[in-house]
Order: sequence, then structure tokens, then C-alpha cells
Amino acid sequence: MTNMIERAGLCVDARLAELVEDEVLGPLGRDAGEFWRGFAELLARFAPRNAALLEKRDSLQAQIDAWHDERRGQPHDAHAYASFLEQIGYLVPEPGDFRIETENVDVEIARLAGPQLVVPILNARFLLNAANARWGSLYDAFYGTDALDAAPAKPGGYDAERGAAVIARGRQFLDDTLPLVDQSWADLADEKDGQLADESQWVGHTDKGLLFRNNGLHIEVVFDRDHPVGRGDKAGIADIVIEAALTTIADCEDSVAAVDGEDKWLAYRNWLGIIRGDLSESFDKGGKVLTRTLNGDKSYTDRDGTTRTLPGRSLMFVRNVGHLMTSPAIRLADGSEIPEGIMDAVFTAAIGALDVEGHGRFGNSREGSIYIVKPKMHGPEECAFANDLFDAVEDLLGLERHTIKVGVMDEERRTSANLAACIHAVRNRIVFINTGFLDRTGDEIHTAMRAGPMMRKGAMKGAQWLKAYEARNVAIGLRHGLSGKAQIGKGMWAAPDLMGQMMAEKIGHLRAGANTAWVPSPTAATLHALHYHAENVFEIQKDLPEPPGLDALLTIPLADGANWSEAEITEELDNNCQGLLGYVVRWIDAGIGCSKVPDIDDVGLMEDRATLRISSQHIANWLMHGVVSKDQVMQSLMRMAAKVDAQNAGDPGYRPLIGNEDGPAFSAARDLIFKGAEQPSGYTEPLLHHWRQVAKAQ
Ligand SMILES: CC(=O)SCCNC(=O)CCNC(=O)[C@H](O)C(C)(C)COP(=O)(O)OP(=O)(O)OC[C@H]1O[C@@H](n2cnc3c(N)ncnc32)[C@H](O)[C@@H]1OP(=O)(O)O
Ligand SMILES: O=CC(=O)O
Ligand SMILES: [Mg+2]
Repeated sequence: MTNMIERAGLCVDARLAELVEDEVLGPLGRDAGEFWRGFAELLARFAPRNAALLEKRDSLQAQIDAWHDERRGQPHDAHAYASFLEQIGYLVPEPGDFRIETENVDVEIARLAGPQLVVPILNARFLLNAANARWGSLYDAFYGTDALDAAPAKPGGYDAERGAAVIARGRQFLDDTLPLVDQSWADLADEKDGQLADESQWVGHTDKGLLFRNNGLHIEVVFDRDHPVGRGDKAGIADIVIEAALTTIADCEDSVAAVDGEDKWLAYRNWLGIIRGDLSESFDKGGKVLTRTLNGDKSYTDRDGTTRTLPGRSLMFVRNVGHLMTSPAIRLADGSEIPEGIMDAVFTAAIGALDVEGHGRFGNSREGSIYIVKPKMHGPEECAFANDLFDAVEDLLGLERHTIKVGVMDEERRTSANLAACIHAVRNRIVFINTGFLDRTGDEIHTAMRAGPMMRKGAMKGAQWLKAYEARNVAIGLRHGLSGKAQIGKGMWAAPDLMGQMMAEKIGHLRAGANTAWVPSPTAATLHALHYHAENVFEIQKDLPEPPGLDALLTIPLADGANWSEAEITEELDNNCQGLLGYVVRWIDAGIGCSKVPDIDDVGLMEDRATLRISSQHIANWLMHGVVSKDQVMQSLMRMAAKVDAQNAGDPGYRPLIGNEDGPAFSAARDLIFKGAEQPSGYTEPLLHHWRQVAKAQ
């Protein structure tokens, strides 16, 4: 049972109160009574405004729905549509010429280009791994993935043949990135051999080898003849360790299942552990108990013999939830739940203040900033709300104005369509825009739900709106001065096992002008880092083509004229149902918010709430327009439930879907589809939270 206590008229989960009072406010020297009184006042100011913004979303959606209903069967009139969106206030006037004014931004965000890792905050083991993913072994990344073009490793220990292929690929990277005068890295006899073509790339010595820099990113070539790999290597090179995840986002949002005070406590406790620098986790790996903690900095000796350090950990952001959900962790006097986004802002910033005021063992921001990612905002008014909220949180915590920085996810259609105004609303604290194309696709489908059946999910990648969205995001970001001050980021690589394909495709993000892009794992961060050695993003940004106009962005991805066969329809439906069930069952029954779920071709895909939003909205859309019937959907759900059960058969804690069709997991899956069209913006949170709470209560 949750123990709730009273604080300034609020009813607060006791563990949350204890955490913030004893471990945050105490060390910060802030008065707890004052904090709670200020928090209650802040809620009185911001909760009603939050509710009004959600009502506006609903009202705009209802008008768009009616517009499509009135025109059913008629060809889409893009011109009339755009005028209509303007008239209802969905499109707002451009803010004119301005440049962002953010100050005190760490170099990893402002001036460097490199991978951004995302990690579910509830998983301390992963979270530590992510924070430590600033440096990654290139040899491990090649050996363990299909990014290496060589035969797979033979089972039974180290495969020397694959190892040789890894070493050759590593040498190729060094030759491409740190070329030598008239020599290949493959020819070196030892660490004293060879001369860099560009001497300025040489940075210094570490205890293990030599340190270099290219495009601002460091590379450590480890020389060690006592190491099993170094022993057999001509030059004694044991590994190539590269700077990988420059920044990491600890995610309180779409990759976690946090539905009550207990879950939120864990999220904040883990964030506290990262900021304070004392997070640790023990776990069993391969029969051995390992304890993972945060890595220290990397020291080296420079040319002049001076000892210096480089950050050993990724610069950390925390992603708060959006404006939609409320949380039972804190209730107002009338018993109503408080907006979860407001709670996240206050708690994560309060914890962040420990870093600003020097209470962390290692330190996160060297510029005294707290980095918060704000997802799922719809348009400039909602960005202005976040800006004002952060002002109020700074006042509550006694922090200087604009200490809290914001990363704006461009992942809702109203934000993409009014992006300049959104940036303007947070121009003093913005540190990134990022194309969250997964949520954005879900919102694209939901917004035009009633316009007609949507194209197949796979075809969305080539849709006109998506190309316009990606190109416009970069162009608008550059126009308003983000380069050199803030990140222009691109979205997630959602196929964690397809690293070869990632290496071929994700370089496209840099060529499109992005100085960071999301990866799902530390290994993916290490590999994606190679792209930033191959391309200089800041040069690319100087010469990008004009982006498409607003009309292209507003093109609805209807499946106009598509005449799918029954087999194609079944394939689409089954694929959506399988991803949906495979994800939902773990969310509801096990509280796991991000999973790798095999798709119809058995490729493991990263599924989170955003991908669930797409699949549930897609099925709901096809149902609404009669492409599939309710019976067909139910049959597909049953077929795919059996498949998902088989995929999870090895998990002793797993509760099968078949035989538990009335259980919370299957019920959630059914609701997400059959009640999908009526969910606010097509979001999955309300139903997931409800059914997870039911499952937790059982
Ligand atoms: C649309 C959006 O919002 S995208 C943003 C949300 N998505 C995410 O945050 C993705 C996070 N990624 C993940 O959760 C996982 O990588 C998954 C679920 C996608 C895939 O997991 P799996 O491949 O099954 O990983 P698995 O459980 O085998 O772990 C393998 C190792 O990689 C590590 N790892 C995997 N992902 C991450 C990560 N994101 N951060 C840190 N470490 C990670 C694990 O710690 C583990 O190492 P360990 O055993 O030494 O601890
Ligand atoms: O948050 C990211 C997305 O793609 O959605
Ligand atoms: Mg998202």
C-alpha cells in the first residue's frame, strides 16, 4: 500500500517526500516547508493552464475531424485545408527574424557533433552503461555485430579469424581518420612508429596508449602486448577506444512504464544517483556477480607534459514526460492527481540543482546547466507553457534564470508546422530540436484519422510529409541560429541488431545537417560515432538545399488508389498486431517500457510507446475506413498472441496471452486498437497506465 503524507495541503507519496527532503533539499540547504508551499502555489498557477492546453488540443482535433467528415468522398483540397488550419489557429503566424540566445551550453551540445544515446531511466544497469558510453571499444562493437563484413563468430570462445577481420577493419578506420605519411597503420611496428599526416590530430599519451582527435572527437589507440589481442598484433594494438555517446538522455517518458509513486520514486532515485555520481547496480552476468558504477574521467599527458582530463561520462539530459498525463504520486486537496510533467520538472530540476551547486562526485554540466528534454508538445503555446514552468521551477529552487535548458522534441504535427514559433517561445533556453519521427508518424495518422485510409507503415518512410518534416526541421533550426549553440538532432535507429544497415544508412542524418542522432545502445553509439569522423557536419550545414514548403509538410499520407491484396492487408495487420502485443504484454505484466520485439520477418525491433502509437493508430485507421473488419483484427490478435507467447516461452515469469484474453495485457491491446481513434492525439499512455495499474493491483 502506498503511504501518503500531507505537505502544504498536497497529499504526497511518502517515499517521494523523503527522497526530495532528505537527499535533495537537505544537501542543497533549502527549506522543505518553503519548497512544498512553493510547489503547491506553482501547481495552483500551472495545473489549470496545463488542462486548458489539453482542451485546446481536443478542440482543434474535433474541428479537423469535422472538416474531414464533411468532405468524405471528395478529393482533398490542399489549399482549402491550409486556410482552414490557419483559421482555427492550428497554424499561427511566423515569429519573423530572430536567433536563439541560449547561454552556458556545454561543448558536447553546442560545438561537437556525435551520437546521442537514449536509455530507460528505470533500469539502473542500463542507465550506468549509458552514462559510461562516452567511450566505447571499437573492437567489441565490430566483433559483436553485423557492422563487420565478415563471417559470424564461431561458437566456443574467441574466434581468431573474426578477430583478424576486426583488426583489419580497425586499421582501415585509423587509415581513413588519422592518415600517416606514406604508411598504413597496418604497417606499424610499435607505438613509436609512424608519422601523422596532420600532426595537430595528436593529443597526448594515456596510461594505455595514444590519444588523437578528429572532427572534435577523441580516439585512443591502446597499445598493450600483455593483452590477448595486443599480443598477436604486429604493433601491439589491443583495442581502439573511441569517444561515442557525447550526450545521453535518461528517459522518464516513452521507454519506461511508470504509473505510480513507487515507479516515479525509482526514476528520480536513479536520476539522483547519476547526478550525485554514486549510482551502482549489482547483477549476475554469465554466472558472475558484477557491480557497475560510473566511470571516472580519462587522464592523459599532453605535448607539454601537462596532465589533463577528458570527460569519462556522457553529458546527461533527462527526458520529462509531456503535458498529457497526471500522476497519483501527488494529489491536490480535492483528491485530483497533479500533472506528471509539472512533477517531473520540479523533481528532476531539483536533483539537477545538486550538480549546479557542486554536490556531485563527478559533475555533469561544466557550464552549470540542467538539461531537460520536453517531448510531445503541440505548438508554440505549449512550448511557452514549458518555458514559463521552467522559470517558475527556477524561482522555486532559487536557481538563476535559464539554468534549466530545454530540448524540444519536434514530434507533433502542430510543432513541425509552427517550428520557428516553437523555438522562439524557448529561445533563451533551447539546446536542441530533434525529429522524433516515431511519435510524429503516430500524430500524422491520428490528426488525419478521418481523412481516409493511410498508406502502409513501411511506405511512410518515403512519404512527402516525412521528407519535408526532416528537411524543414534542419533548415528552420539553422535559420534561427542553433548551429554552434544547440543541437539539431535526428531520430532513433530502431533496429538494434541491424548495425550493418545502420552504418550504411544513418550517415544520411549527418548529410542532412544533423549534428546528433539517436541510437538505442552503447554499441550503436560506438559505431555511429564513426559517421562523425567521416563527415564534418558543421561544413555540411553551410551548404544545404532549400527545404520543401509547408504544403509538402501538410500532405496527408493517404493510401490514395492503393489496391491492396488480401495477403498484403493481412501482412500489414499481423505485423502491427505482433509488435503491439509483444510490446504491451511486457509493459503491462512486467513493467518494461522498452523492448526488442521481433517483427513479421523476425527482425528484432525496438518498440516503445511511440512505435506503439503508430501501430495502434494505424490499425484503428484501417478499421475506421473498412480496410479491415473487427473480426479480422481479432483473428490477427489471436494469431499473433500465440506467436508472442511462443517468443516468450523461455521466460519463467511470463504470463501467456492465450488463455488470459480477459487479463490486463490482452485487454490493453484490444483497447489500444478498438478505442484507438478516440485516444487523445492517439497517445497510448492513458490505456497503458490504466491496465498496468490493474495488473499491479492483482
Ligand atoms: C521513439 C523514442 O522515444 S526512442 C527512445 C526510447 N528508446 C530507448 O531508450 C531505447 C533503449 N534501448 C533499450 O532499451 C534496449 O537497447 C532494447 C530494448 C531496444 C534492446 O535491448 P537488447 O538488445 O535486448 O539488449 P540486452 O537486454 O540484450 O542488453 C545488451 C547490453 O546492452 C546494454 N544496453 C542496451 N541498450 C542500452 C541502452 N539504451 N543504454 C545502455 N545500455 C544499453 C545493456 O546494459 C546490456 O549490457 P550489460 O549486459 O552489460 O548490462
Ligand atoms: O521520441 C522519439 C520519437 O521518435 O517519437
Ligand atoms: Mg517520441
